[in-house]
Amino acid sequence: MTEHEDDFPAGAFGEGIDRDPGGTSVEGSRVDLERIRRAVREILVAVGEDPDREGLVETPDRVARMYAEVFRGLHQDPRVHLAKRFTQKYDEMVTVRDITFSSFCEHHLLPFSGKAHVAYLPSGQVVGLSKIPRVIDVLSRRPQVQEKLTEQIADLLMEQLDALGIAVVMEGVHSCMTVRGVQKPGSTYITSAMRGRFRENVATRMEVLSLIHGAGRSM
Ligand SMILES: Nc1nc2c(ncn2[C@@H]2O[C@H](COP(=O)(O)OP(=O)(O)OP(=O)(O)O)[C@@H](O)[C@H]2O)c(=O)[nH]1
Ligand SMILES: [Zn+2]
Repeated sequence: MTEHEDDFPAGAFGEGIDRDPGGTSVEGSRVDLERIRRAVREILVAVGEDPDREGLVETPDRVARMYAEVFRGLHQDPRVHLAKRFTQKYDEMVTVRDITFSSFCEHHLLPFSGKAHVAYLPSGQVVGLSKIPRVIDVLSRRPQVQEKLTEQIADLLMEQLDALGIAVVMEGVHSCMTVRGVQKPGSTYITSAMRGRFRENVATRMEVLSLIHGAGRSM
């Protein structure tokens, strides 16, 4: 049992956790690979394909392994990455910009990906630089909606870091808007979540947004 086990709510951060912080292997995954294989074979038949032809014969298995990989975050606890903190006399803003992420939209199960930018105002403790991207990876590797993902990252960091403020901005390109449906390649979806001082104080919010967007940067 980890020290966090008792903290899990039934909802946003802890659903179906096996507490495997690495969690990249398909072996031992909680995903039901055989069920996905059967379902993919059914889809192939339904669209009019022959699932037994040479090129497709391994496809159900590949897709099953792919889903186990891209949805592994359903079985991981993002809080594990924030357990180790350093006491640091630093009360200025910390910003991590251009963290790449990739996720799957829960509406169409098509990928969306882009960059996340995170800033926080510490209250005496900071986390290792790599931990914020790790948290984003866990929360991204689930069927998601970009707004929900943005808010989950902000809420988790706010709660776990005891921060005075958290700002999260995400820029995503959604395949469901490019390869199908409205077919608008090049459009970027931008979402943000401000917590604490970033929400309360306009000047602080403007400061973080100018840091994130950066002079001369294109969003
Ligand atoms: N707000 C938001 N919408 C999303 C996200 N990912 C996908 N969508 C949208 O979810 C909507 C689902 O709309 P529906 O009308 O139920 O589905 P649809 O008929 O496939 O819609 P079209 O994409 O317009 O063809 C679409 O407008 C998608 O563009 C997201 O992260 N956030
Ligand atoms: Zn979609």
